[in-house]
Amino acid sequence: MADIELTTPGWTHTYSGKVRELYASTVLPPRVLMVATDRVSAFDHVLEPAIPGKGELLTRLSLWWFDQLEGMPNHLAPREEWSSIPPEVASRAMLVRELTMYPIECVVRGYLSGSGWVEYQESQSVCGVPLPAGLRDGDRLPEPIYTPAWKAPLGQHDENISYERTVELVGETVAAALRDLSLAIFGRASTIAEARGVILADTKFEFGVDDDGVVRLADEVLTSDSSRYWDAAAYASGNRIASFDKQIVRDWMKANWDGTGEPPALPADIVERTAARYRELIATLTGA
Ligand SMILES: N#Cc1c(N)ncnc1-c1cnn(Cc2cccc(F)c2)c1
Repeated sequence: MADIELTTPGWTHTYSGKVRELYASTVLPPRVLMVATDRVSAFDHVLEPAIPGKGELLTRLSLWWFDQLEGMPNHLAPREEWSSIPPEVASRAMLVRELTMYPIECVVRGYLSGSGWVEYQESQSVCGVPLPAGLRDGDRLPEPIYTPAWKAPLGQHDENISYERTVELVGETVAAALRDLSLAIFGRASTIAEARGVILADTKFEFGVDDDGVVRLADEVLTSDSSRYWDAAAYASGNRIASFDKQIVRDWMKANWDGTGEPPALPADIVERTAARYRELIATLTGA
């Protein structure tokens, strides 16, 4: 796509995700530019129209969380290099170290919802993790659970896998590290979010390893695209649908699309309500 290339020289487009673009530096040491767009996806489709400001808002949220998670090695390039980020995307881009990425989506769930609720009703378990009987949709789990998925190649679906399968994929030491780091980060992030009146219901992390063998937290982190966030006050009063993530879009799609053919365009009020929820989440969490 011609408009994908950056006008600033020194960057080669390498990968298009549903809502993000990846570029490789042709001049800096191994660096990767992750650019978030305003595109929104749901049910495996990129929807129209875009959500104004989404890319910038989610980039700001990722960067804030990376700062909150001090002590956890991450893939951000040293800030002194960030002046090399092309001005045309600077507000919605992260300059990162090039890592060898692990093919694992490290999903952590603190609450029962979404596909987890569907699976629980059928098997009283989620991704093979047994849970107590009697849980209801939206209930907090007795403790957060790690439910990894295999990162499928472009265009294929990620596949829920057992912890034992992750051991086969990346070895026992790394598999244990990914699990333990994911649960530890989730615990810290949940505490930080709840202190600001926000429930972190679930999220997914990605990790990679650098040339020195350091395992680093990568990709975007704890954004509305990679996480479910709920309003804690609304949840406490029994309103279990006051979400800060893409639930507004998901609910509208479920009510207005049968899942066949191309999805309908989102109405202006859904676009604006979604943009407002993103802005509200970032303001609530970061204070900015
Ligand atoms: N994070 C990270 C990362 C890194 N630090 N080094 C090398 N590769 C990656 C990397 C590879 N795929 N993705 C996901 C992805 C896909 C599409 C667009 C995106 F912005 C992001 C990330």
